[in-house]
Amino acid sequence: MTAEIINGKALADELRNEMKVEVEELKKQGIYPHLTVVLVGDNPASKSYVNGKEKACRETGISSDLIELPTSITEEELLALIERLNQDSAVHGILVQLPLPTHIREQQIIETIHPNKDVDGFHPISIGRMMAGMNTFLPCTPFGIVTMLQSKHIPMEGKHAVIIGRSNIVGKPVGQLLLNENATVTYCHSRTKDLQQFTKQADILIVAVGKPNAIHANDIKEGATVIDVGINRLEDGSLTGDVDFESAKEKAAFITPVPRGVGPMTITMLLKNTIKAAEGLEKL
Ligand SMILES: Nc1nc2c(c(=O)[nH]1)N[C@@H](CN(C=O)c1ccc(C(=O)N[C@@H](CCC(=O)O)C(=O)O)cc1)CN2
Repeated sequence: MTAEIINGKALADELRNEMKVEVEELKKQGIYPHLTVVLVGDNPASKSYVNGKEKACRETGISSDLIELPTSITEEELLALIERLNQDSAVHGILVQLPLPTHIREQQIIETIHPNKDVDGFHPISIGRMMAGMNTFLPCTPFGIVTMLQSKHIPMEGKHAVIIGRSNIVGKPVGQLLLNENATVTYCHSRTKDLQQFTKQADILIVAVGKPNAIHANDIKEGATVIDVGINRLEDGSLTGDVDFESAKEKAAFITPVPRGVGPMTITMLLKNTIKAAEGLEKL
């Protein structure tokens, strides 16, 4: 079997074109969606992601501004900035690019963003609403993954989804979203014993470990759907995922590539959340 490749870039382009129309409609009603992105420090990967977010906003008709701050900024100063953005009615969405320098507590920052402007879906209120299956801002990468599965009509109900990785921004929430879709969910992580016994049972395997070639064809079940969330930069500058794509694609039914897989969907779902934020709380 050779897998069908789920092209995240193509799906992202399609969804962004649809969103362009939604934004035009909002503007006719006098609503101008606006995202403020906050970048602390000079991490090159973060800079590149933030540039990607600004470009995507521009192309969709969403206005955005980028507040760049030096690594030396204090937590107190960053909190004060967020409080100010919370009060600014022209700002619909606030996004603080992660990771932050170690002297700033990420959780403090996340919890200070008003839940109505939490377009990253990281605030505990957004997470609680997601867990309860309520309408809320969903974290962008997990939201993008479920949207990719839906776009290919891949059934989730009753399927065994195995998640490798338990980060707050990908592993934990993607498991919750799959549970909300009635999948049976197993979480695996660095302390899991005999990982392969779990991965081989997966109808849907989500790999978010941050290690190139962590999963090979012999770790997956014939006909599985394999979603690779890894973004690993190799010495030659190229990007690779966590899955050995060449071998895995011969065994899976569906597989996502890296690049042009989950990554572009992350930014697309941010646009969706920003539009939702601009539409207002009454829709939540
Ligand atoms: N506040 C947040 N910080 C971070 C998030 C997040 O959702 N919110 N996620 C990641 C990084 N990220 C977005 O911020 C992100 C990662 C990757 C991509 C992407 O499009 N990747 C491309 C390749 C890009 C390249 O060539 O480098 C792909 O996979 O095709 C977009 C966004 C951590 N921080």
